[in-house]
Amino acid sequence: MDPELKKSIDNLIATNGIVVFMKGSRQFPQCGFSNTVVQILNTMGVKYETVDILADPRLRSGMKEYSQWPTFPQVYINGEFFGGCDIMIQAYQSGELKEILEVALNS
Ligand SMILES: N[C@@H](CCC(=O)N[C@@H](CS)C(=O)NCC(=O)O)C(=O)O
Repeated sequence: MDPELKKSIDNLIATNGIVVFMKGSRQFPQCGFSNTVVQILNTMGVKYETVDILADPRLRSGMKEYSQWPTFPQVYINGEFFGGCDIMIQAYQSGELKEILEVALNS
């Protein structure tokens, strides 16, 4: 992939504890899956950044390659790919997400 694009993605992930690559913004999610992830993170009361991949077609295709994940949302926690909507729902319901966020945000 384009090295400049990779560098800017690396930077976004490295400088934000939680970053969600999604369709739309946290105020105006443009897809139900992205909206669900925003609602979960809002419920958890954590600080997070969102990136609207619909605003940049290069980022939309680039993120699929970067994460080796074909869909959005894509959630990164402490520099690592965590998952999409289904994984976030599962982790939220099981309590795993709470544990991960506590560890991640206190480290
Ligand atoms: N099962 C997925 C649902 C997400 C999904 O299917 N997203 C689709 C529709 S919004 C998507 O991103 N498709 C690729 C694209 O639009 O570029 C998850 O757990 O995140």
